[in-house]
Amino acid sequence: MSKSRTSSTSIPSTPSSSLTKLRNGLFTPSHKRTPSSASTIGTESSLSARLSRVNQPVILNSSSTTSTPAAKKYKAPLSAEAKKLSNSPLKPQRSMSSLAPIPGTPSRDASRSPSRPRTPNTPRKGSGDDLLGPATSQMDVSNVDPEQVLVDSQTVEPGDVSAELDADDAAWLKAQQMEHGKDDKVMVSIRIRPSEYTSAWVPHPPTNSLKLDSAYSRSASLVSTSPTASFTFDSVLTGTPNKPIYTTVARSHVHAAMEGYNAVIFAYGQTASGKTFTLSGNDEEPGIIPRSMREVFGFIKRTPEREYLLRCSYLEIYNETVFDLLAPPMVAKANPVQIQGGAGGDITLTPLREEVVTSLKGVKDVLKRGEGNRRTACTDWNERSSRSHSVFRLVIESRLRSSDADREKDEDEEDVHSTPATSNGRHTPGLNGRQTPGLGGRQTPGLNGRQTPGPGGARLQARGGRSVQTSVLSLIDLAGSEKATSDKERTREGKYINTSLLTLGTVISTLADAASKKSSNSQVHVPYRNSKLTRILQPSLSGNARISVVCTINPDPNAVAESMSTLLFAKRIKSVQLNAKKKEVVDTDALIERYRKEIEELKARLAEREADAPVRNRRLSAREQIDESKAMKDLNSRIQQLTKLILTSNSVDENAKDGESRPVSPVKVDFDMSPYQLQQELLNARLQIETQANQILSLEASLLARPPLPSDAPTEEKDKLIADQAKTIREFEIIVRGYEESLGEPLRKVKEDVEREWEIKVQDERKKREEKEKWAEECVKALEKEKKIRTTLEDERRALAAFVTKFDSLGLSSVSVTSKLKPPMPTPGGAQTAYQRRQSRSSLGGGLASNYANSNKLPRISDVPATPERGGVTGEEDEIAIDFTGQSTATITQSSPLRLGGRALNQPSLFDQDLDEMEAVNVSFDELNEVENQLLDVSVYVAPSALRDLKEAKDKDLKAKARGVFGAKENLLPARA
Ligand SMILES: Nc1ncnc2c1ncn2[C@@H]1O[C@H](COP(=O)(O)OP(=O)(O)OP(=O)(O)O)[C@@H](O)[C@H]1O
Repeated sequence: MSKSRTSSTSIPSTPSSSLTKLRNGLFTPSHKRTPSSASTIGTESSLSARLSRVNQPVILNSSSTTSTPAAKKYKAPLSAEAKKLSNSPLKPQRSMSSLAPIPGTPSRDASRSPSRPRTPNTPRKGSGDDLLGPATSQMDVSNVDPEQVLVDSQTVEPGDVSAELDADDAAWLKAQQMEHGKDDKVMVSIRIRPSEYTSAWVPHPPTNSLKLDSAYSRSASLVSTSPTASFTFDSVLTGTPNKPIYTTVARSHVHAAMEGYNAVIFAYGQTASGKTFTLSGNDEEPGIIPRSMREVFGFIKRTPEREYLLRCSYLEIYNETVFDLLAPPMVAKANPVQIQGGAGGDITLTPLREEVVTSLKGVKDVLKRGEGNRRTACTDWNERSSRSHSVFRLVIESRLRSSDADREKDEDEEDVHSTPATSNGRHTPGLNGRQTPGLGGRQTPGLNGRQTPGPGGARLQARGGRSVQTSVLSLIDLAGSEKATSDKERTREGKYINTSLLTLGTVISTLADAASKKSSNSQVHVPYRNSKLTRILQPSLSGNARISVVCTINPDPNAVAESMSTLLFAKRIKSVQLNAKKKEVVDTDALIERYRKEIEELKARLAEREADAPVRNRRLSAREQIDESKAMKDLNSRIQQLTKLILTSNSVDENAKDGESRPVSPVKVDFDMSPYQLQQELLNARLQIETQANQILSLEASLLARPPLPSDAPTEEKDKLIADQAKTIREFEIIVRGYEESLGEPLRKVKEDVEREWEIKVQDERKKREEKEKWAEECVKALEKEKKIRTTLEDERRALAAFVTKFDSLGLSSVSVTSKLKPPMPTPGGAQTAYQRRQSRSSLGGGLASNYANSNKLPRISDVPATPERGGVTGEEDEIAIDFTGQSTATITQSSPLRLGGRALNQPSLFDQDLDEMEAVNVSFDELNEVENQLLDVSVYVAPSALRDLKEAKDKDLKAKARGVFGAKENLLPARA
């Protein structure tokens, strides 16, 4: 049953002339176009969000016949909200004027082969839906049948093809064609922005080198040890035209992407050095992105033997959060994109919209919408500075075009074997009613709970033995490194930008070091996870992509240091090793079918031989019998091998439920899956084994239930039965071995891997716990120590307080203390009076003062033998010098370090602090006279000889009182630990 293809005549198209008119306006990045819309998410964006809601979604269905549902949908009357919005003054002016519908546009498909009609995609201008603005290009890819949105040489519009393909281009293409994928190094180019001031750099394009003008070497010496050394790269470019930049830097990579290699082109450089100008350009000078897209369609036009499925996504990394630039801004803000996977394999970005594009116009719409949502702001250096890193991705899937006859066969098969339409309206064609897997992508939950396509989105199926090539072209505009600005918000953004660029630098250095040591990337730890930018770039930087980097330089002398560090980055990234490989997926259904046919043939041959065997064997020599048995064995092992291949493919396919696809044959376990997912896999596989084991048991039971032959049955019948049974046994053996080899081994591997992974995790956790316990113990110890010190200090404080109280009660507090704690109170004329009084008293002699004044010897506590039972001040190191030699003042000076009770007090302690501050205690003789007796008695502890001299003369009660004060342990000796 043949199914007629949809006709696109119902979808009005725009002639290429109007497209040309539109082009200029559309390729200028809107985020850099209008200075007044500098805010992060502008009016236009929120408008497109509303509009996109109005126009959600464009449904495309493979079951469409003459007029597609999509086409019908385009013609459907506008909803009230849409009408309101289309009349709204908020509507972007551009859409109203330049995108005005052109009535009566003839269908371009009239000239096209009826077998390959224009596939429905984005609504054409003039359809009435133009009024809905840029959001109309949005496509819900989960509802798209990939077969309906393929692009090939016939569907490419003439206006979409690069008009620049002249003789030189053709020669260039020929020269390049041999090189794709061969280059294992990053292509690094330098672009020096034109400047109205003197340039600090001297470029030499013929040798692809540049060097710093020696006059500015001082500025660069902070960054480089040899600032005037010459740098050589793949190319050094100057000037404003973007075409030579595209040809030199990007073109070969775009071609590589079209031929199946992943390719990444990114711009790196200081802020305002020209990254966005290089990638996006402007109306007059379109940059790498628009030129690449044009090249893509040009390539398709020149490759009539292949058909392509193109999907775009656009994201930005702003303040270390990934946002989908194609989602309505509010939705994107509420659902930041998560990065999953990455351990050596591909990463998955969810939820991220992928929009199928079938024309250059479709790409432009996507670009415009994404750029409108990008965050830019005015900074001290750039009026419209990108505040985020942006990544535009084009996923290119292609396969050989089938002939019309093949296609009809495919469609017939699809009709016969197709499963009922899935919830999203898609039919997944398969062989024998089986659901065929996609190309390895997993459906991931998307926005609003809908299932949006995972990393793959709508996927091209490998069919009729035709394999599918998949590659991704990533075009990245990094935010520029910058110094702190006066604006708080800009400074915060700048910090995130600088940190991620720093991580990129570290990752590149690590990879470059690994390359120089010839160690593989898996042997070294590369800190990809330290920033979102490096996480997203991980699959490419790990080697599986061709990379081209344009390092942009601002030639101004005041940017020399930044330019130098850009060049050093360029130098490092040049040595990173790459090894890009094509990704091709074969048609598993076709393979399985081939295996099945071969098995049938082999089994028939085997059965024939087995049937003849009893008769024939009797006629054969021993040698021939051995040969015969060897031939049978060979047949059996081939059957076994093929069965194993089918089992493997089936087990992979049958596990794919609800569109979930699995890796294609041979069995490949995705070790990036979480342990939970792995366990689920294990469980599923176990269930499958159990089911199969039950089948084997029931087969065995039916075998046993067979009626045995009577003993007198003819030999031929017995031989036949034996042959049958031998055959059945062999089949069982094949099945069992097949299961064992195809499922047992992978299962064991999965188990081992899960166990290994968990063992490492458990060990890590254990180690962490031990470290934490150790740390906690140390904390407890430190706390106890602190507690002891506190107690000691508290005791000291109490002792001191008691001492002071008693000191006061003895009337000793009248001693004037000159210290920071107790500053002397000046009395008018007091100094002179005191001096005279002291003079007259000292002349009387007497007391300890005069003794020591005469002997000029200081009584030292250290002279006193230690008398701990009296609780005195003890210890060899005790050094309190009491200077009684002063004429007017007796000074008790503390010579350091002061020790009380043998305890060093030069460590911080309250007691110590107090005493430290008491640098000198001046005791006037006036007061000394009043307490002379006490002091002299005190001196018993200070100078025994003095005590001997004076003890007879002193009042015993007073002496006892003084001893009570100074002899009490708590007064002089703080409690010792
Ligand atoms: N090669 C060039 N020829 C002419 N003008 C240029 C060139 N390169 C950059 N410019 C101009 O310099 C200004 C800053 O360039 P651009 O915005 O591309 O810098 P950037 O590196 O992207 O900055 P940021 O990182 O802050 O976004 C723009 O006005 C741009 O038009």
